[in-house]
Amino acid sequence: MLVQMQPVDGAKWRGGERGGRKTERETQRSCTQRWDAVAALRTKPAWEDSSLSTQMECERGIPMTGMSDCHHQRGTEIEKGLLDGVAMYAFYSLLVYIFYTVFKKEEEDEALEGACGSSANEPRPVSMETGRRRRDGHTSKMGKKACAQRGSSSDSDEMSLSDEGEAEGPDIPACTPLAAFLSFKQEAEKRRASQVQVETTGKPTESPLLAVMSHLLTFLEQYSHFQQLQQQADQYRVQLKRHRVKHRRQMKALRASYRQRLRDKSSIISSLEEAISQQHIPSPLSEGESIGDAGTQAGVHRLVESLYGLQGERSKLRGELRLLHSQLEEKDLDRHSRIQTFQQQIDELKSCIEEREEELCRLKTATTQRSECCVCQQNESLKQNLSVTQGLLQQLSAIPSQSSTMLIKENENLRSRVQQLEMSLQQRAEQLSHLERQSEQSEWRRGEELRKREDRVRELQLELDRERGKEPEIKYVTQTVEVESPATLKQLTKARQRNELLSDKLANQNERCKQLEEHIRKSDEYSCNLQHKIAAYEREITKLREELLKEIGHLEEKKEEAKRLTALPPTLRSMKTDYTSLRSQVRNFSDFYGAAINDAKKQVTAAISEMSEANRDLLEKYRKEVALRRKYHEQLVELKGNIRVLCRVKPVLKEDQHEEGQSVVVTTDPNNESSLNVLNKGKDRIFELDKVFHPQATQEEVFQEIEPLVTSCIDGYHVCIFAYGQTGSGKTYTMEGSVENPGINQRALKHLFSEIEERKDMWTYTVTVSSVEIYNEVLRDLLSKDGEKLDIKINPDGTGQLHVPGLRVIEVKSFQHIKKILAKARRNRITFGTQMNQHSSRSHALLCVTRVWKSGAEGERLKEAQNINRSLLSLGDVIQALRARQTHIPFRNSRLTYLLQDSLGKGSKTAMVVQVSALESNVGETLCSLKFAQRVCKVELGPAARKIESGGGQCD
Ligand SMILES: Nc1ncnc2c1ncn2[C@@H]1O[C@H](COP(=O)(O)OP(=O)(O)OP(=O)(O)O)[C@@H](O)[C@H]1O
Repeated sequence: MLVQMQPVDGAKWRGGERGGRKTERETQRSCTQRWDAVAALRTKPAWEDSSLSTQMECERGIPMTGMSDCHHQRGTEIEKGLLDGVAMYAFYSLLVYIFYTVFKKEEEDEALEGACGSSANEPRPVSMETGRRRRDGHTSKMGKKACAQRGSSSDSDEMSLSDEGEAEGPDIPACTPLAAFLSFKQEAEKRRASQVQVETTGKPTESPLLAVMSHLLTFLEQYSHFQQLQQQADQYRVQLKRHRVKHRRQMKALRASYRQRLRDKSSIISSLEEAISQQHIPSPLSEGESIGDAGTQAGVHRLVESLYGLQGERSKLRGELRLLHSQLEEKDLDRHSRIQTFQQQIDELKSCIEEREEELCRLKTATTQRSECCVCQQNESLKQNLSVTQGLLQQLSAIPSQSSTMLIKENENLRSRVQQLEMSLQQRAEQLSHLERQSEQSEWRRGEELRKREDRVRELQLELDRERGKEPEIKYVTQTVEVESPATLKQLTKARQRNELLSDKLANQNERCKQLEEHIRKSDEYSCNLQHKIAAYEREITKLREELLKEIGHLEEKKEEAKRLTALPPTLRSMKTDYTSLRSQVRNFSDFYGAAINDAKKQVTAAISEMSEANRDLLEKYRKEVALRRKYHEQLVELKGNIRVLCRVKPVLKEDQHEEGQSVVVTTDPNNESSLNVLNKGKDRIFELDKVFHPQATQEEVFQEIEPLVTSCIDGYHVCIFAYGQTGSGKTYTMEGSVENPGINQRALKHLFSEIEERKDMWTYTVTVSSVEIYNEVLRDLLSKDGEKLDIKINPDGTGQLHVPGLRVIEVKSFQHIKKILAKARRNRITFGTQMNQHSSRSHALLCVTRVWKSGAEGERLKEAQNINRSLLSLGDVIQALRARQTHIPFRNSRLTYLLQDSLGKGSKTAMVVQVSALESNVGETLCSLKFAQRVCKVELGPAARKIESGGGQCD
């Protein structure tokens, strides 16, 4: 079995110069962004259970008659081996798998997008040429999609397969972040358009989230407004408290000062009354003196003597009396003027008091009228507000679709009315404070006037006291003159008369004083009355203030009630706010959404640019990593050898034990996984290979050895895997396996597609499959319906490439697709039964040749065996030429080697699985196979030479 993986490019299938191909391929690979993989397959005709997709037809050769002359002439070691195994090769067959990978620049693909036309999936002549044509026809995903739409008939094979239920439809494009963003954008634009439509039609569709948000916003707004109102009410209450406390203090101070003044006035009045009573009491001193004068008339002489003295004294007294008179007159005048002045002052005070009373009355009436008027006005305004609010609420409940502007205006009107109410309350508070100040000023003025009046009363009292202290001297002089002489008596009489006059005047004055005192008392009484009135006014003011405060409280309650009324009913209120907020949201949503979309666009653009930058960095790193990995992998493969020879020993099965010679002669060393021992004619022969699988080795263990080569295929290397061995030795089992336990091919293809899936973000792979059969040196296309014959030719384009005109190449999308395509190839396969293996293919019929040799086969089957054997001989020639580093490699000696020349050239990576039987009856074939394998180990395909040396003398 051979699996070949190579890029289908200009260098593919080129039979001449091969040294430059790798350079060209690497150049293409370094600049490629897309990979196409083409699997050109030859199917082995034993796929009863096969899910295999890329199995190549195998060839069996019987070298005993078909060996070419050149092989004899060269006499090389391999020829000897082949000659030694002439009979052995009659039992051998070969399974060939070929995989190709194609490197292609995406830019070129895009540039050539228009050229894809109908050639994208048309049957192509041959894999190599098709690879070139496909390179011309490779497109990006979009381009391919467009091409597929343009040329639906181009994929005739796949369509035919689809008709047969074997092909699959195109894959759905992967969802990328950009696609997600675009879809999101489209969806957002649709929503926006629908919202705009909704806004224009005026039928908003309420989103639950929006409703909840609007409720929350409304609630927060109401709560903040409520808090502001509460703060304002608290401030009002604090101000009112301060005003009340201040007013109480002032009232207390005024009352205390009034009481003190009353006490002062009463004390003054009592002192005045005492002074007046003292004036009414007759002087005891003057009465005693008159009694003393009458008793002493006998001593007239002494009196006459003293009369002169008295006369002198009288003149003096006259003078003094004149002075006194003048003084009295002056005092009278002065008193009179003072009395007049005092009277005027009293009149003025009265007029002032009357004015104050009038002012108080006016203020009282004004205050009463204002408060009543304000209260009435505010009541009226509140009633109007209430009625308006109720009307609005009714309108709202009745007309929910009223325009938002009207509702907003009404809401603003309500707020302005509430503010007006607050303003009116503030004005009333200011008026109250102004009235309080006016009352305080009037009280202060009245107190000042009372204080002046009291001062005046005290001054008058002092004057009266002084005048009273001077009167006794005047009386004493008058009596003395009356006793001395008639003239004197006359004078005394006159003086007495005068004295009487003066007394009368004094009495008059006293009377006048009494009157004044009466006036003062009356004025005091009046002032008391005034004070009482003031107190009554104050009480009335207090009462009015209390009423005012009550009214204010009542107004506040009404205000609160109005607020509650504006907030009631809550459902209508909430509906109104919801409606308003929704309208505003709907109105602002387009702008908001547009802004948000713009922001999102910017963010997405920035994120995309960042991601693009990061992706570029990651891509660069990934490329470096891939290059490094490829380099290391290449080094690893080269270290292991570009040709790895694996040997698998078939376990002894029950069906193998029915004949003689079933003893086991092939054993493996559990301590050395590269050693194999064969017991032949009593002699042990040890073979050293790269890897020896013991009979119990699992399919997975075998694949693990092959897996690095599959990875190399993904990385663009030519990889050739083939199974070689005696018929019935397990080649099909190793390469294909069973449904339950698949072999290398299925595992490799799964690994291939998993690697492609992993790298899909970085690379775009296109996998194509072709299937050919080489039967009797004739190429047949197993994917064509009629199995038309094909030929290998040099490409006429001058590139020296090989191509198979007419070979169908079908693009596959998945592993299942490959299975379906190759199922078709399997049906087109030519199969014949064999005697040795009922499940064997036509190639297995070579075993029948062996039987022919044993049973006398002839004719067509003998020719068939000869051709197949010739292919194997050619393969041996090629291997030997490569090993000898010959300049000429005879690839063209057979169709098989001709097709495989790229896979066996320099730089290619090849794995050969040698299948051997452990039974003694097959020891000859086993030895021959192992000898061939050990020779292959020495072949160098590339710069890294195989280092494993075969055991000495093991190869004939
Ligand atoms: N490792 C193994 N474990 C179990 N069964 C095996 C193993 N190898 C081979 N067999 C069985 O041996 C039989 C022959 O194997 P297979 O058909 O793979 O041989 P072959 O080399 O492909 O023969 P041919 O060349 O004639 O096609 C099959 O029934 C297969 O299941």
